[in-house]
Amino acid sequence: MLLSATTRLLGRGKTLLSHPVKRICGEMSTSSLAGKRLRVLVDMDGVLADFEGGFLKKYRARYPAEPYITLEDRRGFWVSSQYGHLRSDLCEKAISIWESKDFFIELEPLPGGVEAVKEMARMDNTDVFICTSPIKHYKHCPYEKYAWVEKHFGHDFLEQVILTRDKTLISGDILIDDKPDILGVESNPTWQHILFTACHNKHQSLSPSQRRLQSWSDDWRAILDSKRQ
Ligand SMILES: Cc1cn([C@H]2C[C@H](O)[C@@H](COP(=O)(O)O)O2)c(=O)[nH]c1=O
Ligand SMILES: [Mg+2]
Repeated sequence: MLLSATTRLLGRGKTLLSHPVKRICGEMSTSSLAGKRLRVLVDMDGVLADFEGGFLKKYRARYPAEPYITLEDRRGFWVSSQYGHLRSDLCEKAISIWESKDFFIELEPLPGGVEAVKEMARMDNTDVFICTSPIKHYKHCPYEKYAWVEKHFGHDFLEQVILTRDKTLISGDILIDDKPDILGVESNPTWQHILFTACHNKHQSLSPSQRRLQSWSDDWRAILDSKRQ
């Protein structure tokens, strides 16, 4: 009686365990029973994808006669501001580069980043999300950010993508990010900021709550372990 009612509800050939909805519910309850899991948020531009290198290459190709700033001379997070200080019209020229089609999808992965995140995702009691801010000129960027993740991590990893302009709203234990000041409406985010070293922040001192990850060759496993209870 119970079996035939279940068959009517789920459809022929499906059992409670094989039904997709039930399987999803099962997975969720298993993870919530498993105890404290570490949630790692990993930024994309400047941490997994070489935004600075990709920008400079395309800027010099499009504006060969214009002055440019070497990666050695980069200071401050905003490329557009530093170019604007160099000459006011260069701010818009810089912006035109990352607003162009194919800018984000063609960014090269930074050494070791994709492998590190894949390894993290396989670790016990660890949830990894790629947490990235799209530009407001949305014609290409959000699509290409998803496409980049699919290209380098595979289709299934799209479940782990968070696009947000305000990372303070996202809860996690750590956020690995190259932007020195991550501000938003939440003044007390749950995550500890691990500052990923980039050409623009390497001279900057850390705030008391921050730690640095110099590159993906640095000991990111030790940072994760230190946050586990
Ligand atoms: C340097 C720089 C960056 N942006 C944009 C490009 C990216 O979409 C975000 C940075 O995202 P992240 O998640 O913080 O890595 O900002 C920009 O608009 N202007 C700039 O100068
Ligand atoms: Mg970044």
